[in-house]
Parts: sequence; structure tokens; C-alpha cells
Amino acid sequence: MENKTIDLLIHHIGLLVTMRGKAEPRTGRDMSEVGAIPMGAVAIRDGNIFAVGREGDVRAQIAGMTVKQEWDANGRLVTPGLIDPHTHLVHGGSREHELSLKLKGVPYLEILAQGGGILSTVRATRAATEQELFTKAKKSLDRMLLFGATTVEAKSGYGLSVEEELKQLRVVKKLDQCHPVDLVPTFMGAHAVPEEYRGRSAEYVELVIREMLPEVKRQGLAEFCDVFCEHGVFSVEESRSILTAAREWGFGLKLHADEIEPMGGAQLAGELGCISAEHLLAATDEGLSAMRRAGVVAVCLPATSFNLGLKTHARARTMIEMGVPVALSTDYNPGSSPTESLQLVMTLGCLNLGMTPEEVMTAMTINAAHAIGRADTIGSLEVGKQADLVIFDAPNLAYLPYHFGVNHVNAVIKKGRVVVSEGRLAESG
Ligand SMILES: N=CN[C@@H](CCC(=O)O)C(=O)O
Ligand SMILES: [Zn+2]
Repeated sequence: MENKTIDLLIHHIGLLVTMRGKAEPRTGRDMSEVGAIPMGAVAIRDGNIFAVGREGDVRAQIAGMTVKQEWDANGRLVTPGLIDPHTHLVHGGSREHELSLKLKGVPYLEILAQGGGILSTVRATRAATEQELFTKAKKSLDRMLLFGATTVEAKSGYGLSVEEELKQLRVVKKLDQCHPVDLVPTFMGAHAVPEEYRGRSAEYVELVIREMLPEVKRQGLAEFCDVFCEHGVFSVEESRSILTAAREWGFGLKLHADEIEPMGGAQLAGELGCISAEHLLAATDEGLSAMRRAGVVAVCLPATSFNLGLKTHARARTMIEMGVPVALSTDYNPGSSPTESLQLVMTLGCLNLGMTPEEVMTAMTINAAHAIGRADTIGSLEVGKQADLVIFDAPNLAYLPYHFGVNHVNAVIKKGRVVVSEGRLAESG
């Protein structure tokens, strides 16, 4: 018999959360099924999971094989690598100056209408070199990894011209190539109407459709296309035309929908069969039903509603009860959510969205994988899947959102390699 090799055996796992099971996005009660196994182990070979389960069973399966490296989890909690399915990772500058406006009660869309908000970040991003954007985004990506993220979606949308959008997307590509975290690129030229097109949004929409989409496609720089469908930004009709064109070019579709005003964005996401719809604080029951029928994943962003000081939050409980699959994300961006911590989002998901720790974990692993079209390779610890996992210095899942404001990550394994050890980056990208 061939003596195969196990590259890494993680053993003495106190609680192993596998998320094994269904291939489809989890809905309803299935969001609480995390496939937890006490006293577990994971055997990794060639970057993939070779065996996973109770330690005794795993050891029996690999009996006779050579184990190159053993890793004692010391009774800790192990979960699939966390997945952040919605970020605005690459951008120039920061917006702490908006804090005082926010404290005075100036609304988010008002700051944007006055040329601040997203448009202020557009100015800073255009002024930055590609190298400067890379260096800044890499620092954030390192933080995301330290907090347990192993795959991150990253949008453009602070360039708002052909060249500047391409510049942002090239940074995403370069980071993906040299950083342990996998990046999933999304083109979001329709994030705001740039100042030079003020009052001429129809012309800007034409630019997005006629020039940006084909060029981004030609250069193979994005997998998804996203639009900020919101009052005073892009209307439902404009969003529909952009996403319809994007679909024709072969992009997967995403939509920032019903964040502030009930615009019919959720209905549009259902109508177009988007892979995900984001924010959704103001989504109506009708909109959520349209999403459920089309299997659109709701990506809820509780750090954003928290940071904007909103009194309302996305109706995650209603979504779960209705059968809409829910994912969670940081929405990391310099304005409405300047945080790289999915662990903070865990706490806000529980306390502000009313989700249980099990639902939160589902929303950051397998459902997040579905929101970015990666559920066949990541999001659960199952034989044959990529060996992306996190070792948390915690005794159980509830401990993570409960003990908030600190980082519980002890180690991170990405594609079978130890990339975070004792809470520090094991190697630099
Ligand atoms: N809402 C629109 N876009 C981002 C915020 C971008 C910004 O404020 O810079 C979001 O998803 O929250
Ligand atoms: Zn966003």
C-alpha cells in the first residue's frame, strides 16, 4: 500500500466546528447546525483536508501514514477560516474628520451630497500611487488575517474613472497574488457619481456600461459587479441597467440595496438573481421574499449600522425565519465601517441583529462562501476542501461574541500552511 504523507495534523481540539453538511446556503434552523465535534482533529495533505472528525477516528484513518508536523491545539476551539464577503479594502486616506459631523447629527447621505463621504475618499484614492494603495491595503489585510479572515471580497469604487478603477483592481490582484489571504475582486464603478459628472448621472452610467465594464472584463480584473442603489446615488433603473450589462459581460451580480431608504433594491436583487444583496436595513417583506425566491444571500453589516449610530439594524431574525440565507461581513471601508475585525461583527451580529453564536458562525463561514461563489472549496471543514481554519483561544463558540473587543485568534492555517501563530503573523506577504 502506498505510504501517503500527512503534512499537518491538528489534534487535541477541544471543540471542532466543521459546518459540514448541506451544499446550499443555510437558511432557517439549518443556520444553527454547525457540525460541532468535541475532541476533534484535522489531517491536512497538499493544502486540503484529508480527514476531519473525532481525534480517534482521524488517527485511525491516517494510521500507517507519515505525519510531517503535528500541532497541539491544546483544547482550543477550531472553526473554518472566516470569510469576509463585503469590503472596500483598497482606498486612500481616512475620514476621522467626519466623526464630528456625525456627532452633530449630519446624516451619511448629506455628507456625501456635500462632496464628502465616498467622494472625499475618491479624491484621496486618486491622489495615491498604486504602491501607496498597496501598502495601506496590505496593512489592513494583515489585520483581517490576524482576526481570523482567510478569504476576503474587495471592491473597487473609489476611482470612478476607467484608469482609477483599474488602478484599484490591480492592487487587489497584486495583494491576492502575494498575501496568504485570498481576495475576491468586485468592480464597483457605480459606487457614487464622481464630482466631474455632478448632475449628469446618466452620462456616468453610460461610462460605466460602455467603457468600464468591458475594460475590467478584458483585463480579467473582477469577478463580480456591485452598485450602490440608494436615494441620491444610483436609482433602481440605473442599477438595473448597469447590472444587466454586467451580467452580459459574465460578471456575477451584487447590490448595495435598501441601506437607508426602502428603494426596492431587494426586489431588484431578486429580479436579477444577484448572488448577494448588501445592507438591507430598509428592505421590505416583499423585497426579502423576492430574495428568498431567487436564493439571494443577504449580507448584513452590523458594524456599519453601529458606526453610523443608527437606531435600526438589518432584520436578520426576520430574514432567517423567512428562509433568506444570511451572511455577515465587516464592510471594512474608511467611512461607514472602519474596522477589519470580524470578531467585533460577531458581537454586533448577536447583540444588534439578535443572531445566536451558531448563526453568526454560519454567516461568516459557509453562507459567506456562498455570497462570493466559493462554497465548493471553502466555508466548511470537509474532506477535499481547502484547509483554511482558525484556532481560537476560546472554549466554545459563544465565548467569541461574549468576550468582545479583543482578538481571540491563536493560530490561522491557510491552504494547509500556518500563517498566524501565537496571535502573530507567521510570515509576511
Ligand atoms: N454604502 C455604500 N458604500 C460603503 C461605504 C463607503 C464609504 O462610506 O466610503 C458601504 O457599503 O457602507
Ligand atoms: Zn459596501
